Amino acid sequence: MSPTVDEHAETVARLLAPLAAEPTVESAPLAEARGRVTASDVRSEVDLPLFRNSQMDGFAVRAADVAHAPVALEVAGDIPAGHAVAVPHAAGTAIRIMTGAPMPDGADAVIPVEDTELVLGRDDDLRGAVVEIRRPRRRGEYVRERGSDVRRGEVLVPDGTRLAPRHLAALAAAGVRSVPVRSRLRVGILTTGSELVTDGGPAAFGQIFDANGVALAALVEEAGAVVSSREASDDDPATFGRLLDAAVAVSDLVITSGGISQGAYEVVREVLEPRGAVVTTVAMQPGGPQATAVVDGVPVFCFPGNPVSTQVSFVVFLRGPLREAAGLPPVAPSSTRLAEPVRSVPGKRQFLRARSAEDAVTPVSGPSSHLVAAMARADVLIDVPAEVESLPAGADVTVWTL
Ligand SMILES: Nc1nc2c(c(=O)[nH]1)N[C@H]1C(S)=C(S)[C@@H](COP(=O)(O)OP(=O)(O)OC[C@H]3O[C@@H](n4cnc5c(N)ncnc54)[C@H](O)[C@@H]3O)O[C@H]1N2
Ligand code: MOO
Repeated sequence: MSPTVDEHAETVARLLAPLAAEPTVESAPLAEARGRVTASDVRSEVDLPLFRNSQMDGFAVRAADVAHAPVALEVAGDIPAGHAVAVPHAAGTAIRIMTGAPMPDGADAVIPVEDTELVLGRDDDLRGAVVEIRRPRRRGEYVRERGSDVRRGEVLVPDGTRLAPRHLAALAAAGVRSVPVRSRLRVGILTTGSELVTDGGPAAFGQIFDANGVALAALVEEAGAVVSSREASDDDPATFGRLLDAAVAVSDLVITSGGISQGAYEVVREVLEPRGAVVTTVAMQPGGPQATAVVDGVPVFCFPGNPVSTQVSFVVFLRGPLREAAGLPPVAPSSTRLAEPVRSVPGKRQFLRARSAEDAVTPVSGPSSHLVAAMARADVLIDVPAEVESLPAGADVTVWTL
């Protein structure tokens, strides 16, 4: 009996269970932290802004002094950004100030330079200068108060956050140099097939370019794990065995593609079956041929070689457990409607590649699992239950986001 998708998913989860123990924590320098998942709340050790500063290039004043603008004020100083000395502000004067420069003590508003004119003195020589303020401003206008963005002790980035550029900006602004992140599972990737071009050259007749290596690496990283090794093997069992052992030595789990169905030269099957692999055909399309093994204590997941089958296998069987191990939220299936009728193979759960719009999905590919370019147009998989042979337009369906 072919296992169902759910049964095979249980097998995969069981093999991964020992890896899902208490996550270990490491410290990642900010420059290497994008995409990592925080292992605790990161609190700010400073107020942001760090000090009270100007939001505009202009003149720092007291709002009360300019309430009846236009009014002429003596220019009593000049504060460029980066000015290191606190400047006092005297009532009835203006101090030229640049965006980001510390506000002088006593001033409570900034008049943008556009609303002013120097009536005495020059921009490059403010000695004895007088500025005319052309419009009033309320207290606090164009002043950025210390701590108005985040206060010391507040959470900058919560536990379990996948660090995106915006989080890194906040951390850097607060002077954080490294963050506690969860350690990632190390995943070895080993594609197989004597037809694969491995030397970077063009594809001679009968050869193909390796789509699965790069796809699996990207899928692994997107799921919060790290690629520990990536190799392509030909169909020689000795080569595959050597590359597999090397991958196992540096990985928490290994994924292979190809070489597991019924033909001759099924290298993965040939090498792994004697080492206890379970080779099976899951009742699904694409992705039917599957195998699992444990080599030197390391789980090995063998996906079929067709590039659509490899990708679908990852999404259906490994994405969820890997995201969970990484501390990432699950990608939950959602419900929508079919824009057009579909047919499906009886007895197999089918995953059709489709494009989603606001309230419906449209298949963008035939069912064959070599249609790698067509899959690039899809953003979801329509999950058609095994017992269903056809569905009319408008039918409710479950979709998995790619
Ligand atoms: N007699 C049978 N033949 C096949 C069966 C079957 O049940 N009986 N199953 C078919 C199904 S379904 C699939 S899926 C494939 C799975 O085969 P393998 O896992 O052994 O994969 P390969 O034969 O090595 O390759 C299949 C296909 O994919 C291409 N390929 C392989 N690796 C890559 C790669 N890294 N990048 C791009 N493309 C790749 C390969 O050239 C083949 O065209 O078996 C069916 N056959
Ligand atoms: O399982 Mo294969 O993936 O049907 O083409």
